[in-house]
Amino acid sequence: MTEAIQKSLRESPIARWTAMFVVSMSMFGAYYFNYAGSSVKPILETALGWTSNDIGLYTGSYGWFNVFFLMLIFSGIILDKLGIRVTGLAATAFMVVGTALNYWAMTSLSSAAMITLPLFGYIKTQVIISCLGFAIFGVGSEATGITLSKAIVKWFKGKEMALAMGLQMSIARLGTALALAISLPLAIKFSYSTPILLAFILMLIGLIAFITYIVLDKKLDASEKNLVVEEEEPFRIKDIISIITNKAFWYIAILCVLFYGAVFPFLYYAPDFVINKYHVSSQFAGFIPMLLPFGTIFLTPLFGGIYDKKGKGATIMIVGAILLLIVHSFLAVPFLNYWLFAAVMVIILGIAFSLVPSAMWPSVPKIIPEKKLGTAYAVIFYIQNIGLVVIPMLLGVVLTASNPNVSPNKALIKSSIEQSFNKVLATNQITYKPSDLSDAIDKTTENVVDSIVQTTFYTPAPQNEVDTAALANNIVTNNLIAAKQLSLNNGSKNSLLAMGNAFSKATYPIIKNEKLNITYNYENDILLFVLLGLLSVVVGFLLKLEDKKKGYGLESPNMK
Ligand SMILES: NCCCC[C@H](NC(=O)[C@@H](N)CCCCN)C(=O)O
Repeated sequence: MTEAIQKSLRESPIARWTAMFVVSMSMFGAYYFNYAGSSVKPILETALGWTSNDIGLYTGSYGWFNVFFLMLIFSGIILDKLGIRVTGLAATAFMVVGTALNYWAMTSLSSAAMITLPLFGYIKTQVIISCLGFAIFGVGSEATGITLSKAIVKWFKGKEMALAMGLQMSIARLGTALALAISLPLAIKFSYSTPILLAFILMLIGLIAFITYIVLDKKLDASEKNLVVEEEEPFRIKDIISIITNKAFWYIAILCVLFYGAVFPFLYYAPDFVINKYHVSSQFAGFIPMLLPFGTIFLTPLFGGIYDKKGKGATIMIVGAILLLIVHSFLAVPFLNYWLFAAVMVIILGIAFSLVPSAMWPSVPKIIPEKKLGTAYAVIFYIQNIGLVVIPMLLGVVLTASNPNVSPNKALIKSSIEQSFNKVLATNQITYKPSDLSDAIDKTTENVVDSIVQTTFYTPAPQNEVDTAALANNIVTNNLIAAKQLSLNNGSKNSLLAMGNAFSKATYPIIKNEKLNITYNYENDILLFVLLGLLSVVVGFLLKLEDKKKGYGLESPNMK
């Protein structure tokens, strides 16, 4: 037997780093597409007439199948049962199909066609099919995430595992950076659909990259065929019990949801927060939160490398959680309101967002055996996904409750919409069912109010309240024009809802031009982040104690 056959391919640095780069390419496209849609929000509103409700539904659809149909958990079980190759191929193919469906819906379906569906009510066909595409993409994206983690453990166990995971996250975050940097300019220069077309091309590249990875993975298995390797029992469904009864596993899962819940949703609110508290002009507000993902591209692998060589995984997570707590606590101090201070805080948050992930993900294989890793990562991602749905909703509720005076005057808007409807119906002598009319008015009011709230997140000016009366006046005048263009010829429920839709579409440019003067007070939302930070620190210490008790080796180096 020759030396070459006896050596595992893992022993070759060139082979394992090539495997890492190739497999990470599929995540690059996934992170790009994840952020491309929300970056082109203003273009979708004007080009397709999507309302803020539509865009909110679309962004949230990423997790539909993963959370409500437990697809993430199934992906983890499939990964442990069928292996990296089959799962990764299916996952990257799901991303291609989902992105293609999304692109097709946005470019080929009419933005005026509507459909009534259980749960959703009356909704644009284009929006619901785009959501379906994005939800299928979401299944593929999260499944690819867990597959990549298991692939990296397979190649890098006992070697530079945290550095490899850190680099994999950096490559993914480069995708986020690309989306933030180019999707809006691309949409403005070419078309609203160009960033989605680019996403589709990146998904195809990701699929090809994964097929290339399969070749390397087969070579790795072949190289280990004649080696004496510890044979593991195959994964069985009952193995899930041993995962969910492991205390340290739960500490990592809880730390994950608390920590990511204090970072991702903060980034969502950050542009408006820096406008309101630090008086940054709306033109530059996006730049401060942008400092965070860019910093993590360099720092995550750096901290991963430190974990590999020096260990201290639990300590790294605790330091990251403490930094998170410090940043949110300082952001909560009312008199510290200089923009430079906010920028420095976001940079420190970027350090925290590099420390915790660089140690958290490579720590899972120290607690859970390799054959159960797919399911373990899937359960952590699942809990994290639930948190990323619930926490922003909670923040929205707290924000609205803490700012009762700056919410748009819903009653006034509703009455102006009522007037518009009545004028159009009377002028055209259309008969209708009163309950259908009141449903259409309610739905339209909801859309308009939501547009106002969402728009003020992006274009507020300091200090005064919304001039709702002027806005309401404008709505009546302009909606009449919109209704005339609609050639409304019957009073069916669908046609009343279509008229409402045209109303909200016509209202959008008015809202944009109104220069709504709103100041939101984010104090209570930031306190919620402080609480998440505090709980993260506590859970970090509990994890360290549990590691000491059970000897998982989180504080030991990864490299043997
Ligand atoms: N080796 C594990 C890498 C996980 C990286 C981690 N990703 C997630 O947590 C995903 N569930 C993505 C969630 C994003 C949803 N918009 C990360 O730090 O990005």
